[in-house]
Amino acid sequence: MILTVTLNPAVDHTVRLDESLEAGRVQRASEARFDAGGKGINVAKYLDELGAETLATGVLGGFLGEFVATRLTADGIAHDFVETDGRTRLNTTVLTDAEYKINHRGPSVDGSVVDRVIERIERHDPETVVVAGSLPPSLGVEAVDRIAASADWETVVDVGGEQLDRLAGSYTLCKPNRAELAAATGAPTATVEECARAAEALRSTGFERVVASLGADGALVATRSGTVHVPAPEAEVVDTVGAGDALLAGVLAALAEGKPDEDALRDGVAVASRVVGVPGTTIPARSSVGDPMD
Ligand SMILES: O=P(O)(O)OC[C@@]1(O)O[C@H](CO)[C@@H](O)[C@@H]1O
Repeated sequence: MILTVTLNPAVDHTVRLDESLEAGRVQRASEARFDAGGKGINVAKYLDELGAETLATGVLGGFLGEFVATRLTADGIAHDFVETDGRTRLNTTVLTDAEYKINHRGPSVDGSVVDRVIERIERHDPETVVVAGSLPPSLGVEAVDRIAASADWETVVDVGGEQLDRLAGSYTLCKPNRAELAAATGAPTATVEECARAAEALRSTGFERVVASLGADGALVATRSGTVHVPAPEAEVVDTVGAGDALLAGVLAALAEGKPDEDALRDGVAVASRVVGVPGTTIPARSSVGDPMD
């Protein structure tokens, strides 16, 4: 089972404006939606859709935390969160002529919460643990290292780029985006070739594989045997929120089925290209033949 840990979840509020943003006047949204979000939660949602056994844990609090739990239950996503006093955040995406994303930093949580999260993980005895998303302001990367070192599960990590090079644990996979790859390595990432070099440099610092999401340029995977790039197919983009999480879910579901890295990356890119075509972190309807979501 692949268990996801979201230490700083969110309710994702996505609003659409049929005009440009303007200062000094009230503008009315033409559409709005609320989704249970945060990177680990999204990964669990997409894994579930892909038919992989999964469960979401992490930290929830307040009325927004209740919304997340209720929504996951309604969507049939298995979850087991630690409850805290700090209120789960509300992150906003505004879709106009461009995409604007405003994320709260999230509530501070007590360091002992990490022990409670580890207890929850142990309860479900996963093969793989995915720690994804920003950390609450009060926690450092040692919290992720503690989770990774608590048992013999494989740990996958998707935290901020500037935190990746501070991790000291053992990780089977990390998933930076282009900006995070640059932040983690200090290397140029303007071209796919530069990203490939940066991903290899990051991998050689101690990750078994690095899966880098490159937006419209697709994604690449760096392993000990080399680096493979998979371009993104042409896609109608509604918004990009959750695309990296969809990529990761596609890759992990394929690896769990025993597929090789290159095929897993192809599946991940296919899933991500579906997710950019729907608003928020909606799970796209199954349709096209050969799609790993079918
Ligand atoms: O602030 P973080 O934790 O880095 O990112 C949180 C977030 O932007 O990531 C998800 C999309 O990947 C959204 O569901 C959520 O709002």
